[in-house]
Amino acid sequence: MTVLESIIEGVREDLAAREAALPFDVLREKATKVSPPQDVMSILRGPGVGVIAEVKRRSPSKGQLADIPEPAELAAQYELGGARAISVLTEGRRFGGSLEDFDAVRAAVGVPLLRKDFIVSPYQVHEARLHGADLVLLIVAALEQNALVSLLDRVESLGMTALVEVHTAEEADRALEAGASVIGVNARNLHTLEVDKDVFGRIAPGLPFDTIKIAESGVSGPGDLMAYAGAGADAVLVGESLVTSGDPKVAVNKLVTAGSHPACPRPSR
Ligand SMILES: O=P(O)(O)OC[C@@H](O)[C@@H](O)c1c[nH]c2ccccc12
Repeated sequence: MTVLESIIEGVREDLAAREAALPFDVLREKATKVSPPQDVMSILRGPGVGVIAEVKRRSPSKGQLADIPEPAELAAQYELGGARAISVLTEGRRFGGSLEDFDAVRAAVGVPLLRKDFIVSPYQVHEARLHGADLVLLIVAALEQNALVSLLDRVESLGMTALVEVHTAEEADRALEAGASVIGVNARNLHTLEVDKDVFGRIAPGLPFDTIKIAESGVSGPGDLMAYAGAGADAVLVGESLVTSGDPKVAVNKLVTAGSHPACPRPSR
């Protein structure tokens, strides 16, 4: 079993427990009462290269990254530093995240929120909406094509935006075929957990010009952001270097400043 498969196995078990506690129909109905999602596409198309800052406690490759006693406080610092959106891991077993973390962050900030999890069921999509998500991650490597298509449609039918994550050109083709408008290229291979920062530069130029392109993983400072910008990134998604920085507001702001600097390559749309 690959790492990804074993993560998904745990996700399915946890999901079954939540479904037993709150039936799908009830969840779905409750989610319709939540205030509508933001127009993430136009926010991501904002000037310069945006920063999506992630609340990430641990990872399968590195173990514990940071304590994060108050995810709301961390997220507030990200927002003050100029993050364009915030990503919150909600997977518990490998990443130490939770929907409680998501709720705490939702209550603390106004920027769009991404539910970062391994989404395999419509239940999780409505659940994301119930908790106030604007964006939902869909990982191509984790989904059969028909599941990808139907989850993407469901995310969009609820007014949210899907960030469709790919790692190879083949996965990018599947994402486009499914109708993705926002594609994230993850430098970390979820099967081997290895990071290759050149993956973005190999895949992004082949994507249609109007696709919003997000470079995920491996950003340790402004230099990495500039390199991803040069390869066509609209935004970068950053976790580890921010949660370990000691001053997340300053760390985000350094990236935001680089992304809006005149010398930074502009997204080409
Ligand atoms: O911590 P980093 O290297 O800055 O990476 C952030 C983000 O890209 C990473 O957490 C991530 C990207 N795709 C994922 C899918 C599931 C879990 C986590 C991820």
